Amino acid sequence: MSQSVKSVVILGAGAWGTALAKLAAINGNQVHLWSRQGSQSLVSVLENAHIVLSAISMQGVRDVASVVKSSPVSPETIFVTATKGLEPKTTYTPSQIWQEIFPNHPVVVLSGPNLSQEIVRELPAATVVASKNINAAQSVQLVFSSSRFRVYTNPDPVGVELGGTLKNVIAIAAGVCDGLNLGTNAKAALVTRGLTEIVRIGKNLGAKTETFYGLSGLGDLLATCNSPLSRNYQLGYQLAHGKTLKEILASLPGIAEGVNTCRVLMEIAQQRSIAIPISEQVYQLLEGEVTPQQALDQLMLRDIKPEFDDFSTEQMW
Ligand SMILES: NC(=O)c1ccc[n+]([C@@H]2O[C@H](COP(=O)([O-])OP(=O)(O)OC[C@H]3O[C@@H](n4cnc5c(N)ncnc54)[C@H](O)[C@@H]3O)[C@@H](O)[C@H]2O)c1
Ligand SMILES: O=P(O)(O)OC[C@H](O)CO
Repeated sequence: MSQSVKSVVILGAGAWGTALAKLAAINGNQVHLWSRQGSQSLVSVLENAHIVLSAISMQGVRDVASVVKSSPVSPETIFVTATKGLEPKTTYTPSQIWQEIFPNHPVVVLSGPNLSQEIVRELPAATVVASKNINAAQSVQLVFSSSRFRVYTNPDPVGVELGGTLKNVIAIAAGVCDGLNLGTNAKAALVTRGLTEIVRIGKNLGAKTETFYGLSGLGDLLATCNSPLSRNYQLGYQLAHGKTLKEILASLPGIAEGVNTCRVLMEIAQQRSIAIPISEQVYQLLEGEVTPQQALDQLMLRDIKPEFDDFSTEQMW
């Protein structure tokens, strides 16, 4: 696993940016953690960067990428995105924004079951780095791989990114499920049917089905739907206990991307006529149109149907 020392710039010193900076530093890389609140200018840290990783929350991605564009970066620089969200105006994923702004640079997605609080405690974890440019993905793999962080490559960046992004909506539903004490059977049904919705959307947007059964799909779905460390899960749990969205967001540590993602997801599903009943109930709940109990009733009382739309092997998912 040896390689030359890389200069790695991490944009965003929130929970995830800080954890990733530590992971890159333990391999001896030269790491600069940049935050808009810090004293270092973006121009000064970007000089000679081999890898620029963005751990900015979704709402700031385009602004930060545009500022980076106006700074001198090496033509060899690899951009890595670790944000899990969708842009409201364009419905783009973060990697699509970075690729639009830097069409001649490789863009890599880093995503997986990675609750930052466990990672800073040095507990073992695994993740995926995905890119159409396999050499770029392998360079990023070397920078972050260690005895406590196992990094896999994958050639399906859209699938890896959508798995990490869309599971946040299902994690809100999982928090509601646990908050209402609906039991293990209900939770298993919710997470499994939630994965069906993620696959439907992902396939329609050009992702590979099998990606959603890997670490960045099922893996992240399981981690986020089962952990009180997840802000999205916490948000659902507290909604089930009668708190308002405004109250919860005011006390949550950091961002719960599932709220914004759910709105954008509804737009995509409506435009493309894709059925996402669980996400639709999460949307109505976040909009204050239904209570958690009403959302549950609406899901249970939907028209009965076969488990799969078409039972041929090709279309089973
Ligand atoms: N925390 C985790 O466990 C975790 C794990 C994997 C992925 N993620 C994803 O990583 C992203 C960041 O998560 P986080 O937990 O670090 O959130 P956070 O709220 O702790 O940090 C977000 C960071 O983005 C910065 N930011 C936001 N808007 C900005 C702007 N306009 N200009 C400059 N900086 C801006 C903030 O200053 C902050 O440093 C999210 O998309 C999240 O889904 C988080
Ligand atoms: O705290 P959350 O809900 O943003 O989840 C963090 C990560 O996405 C888990 O992989």
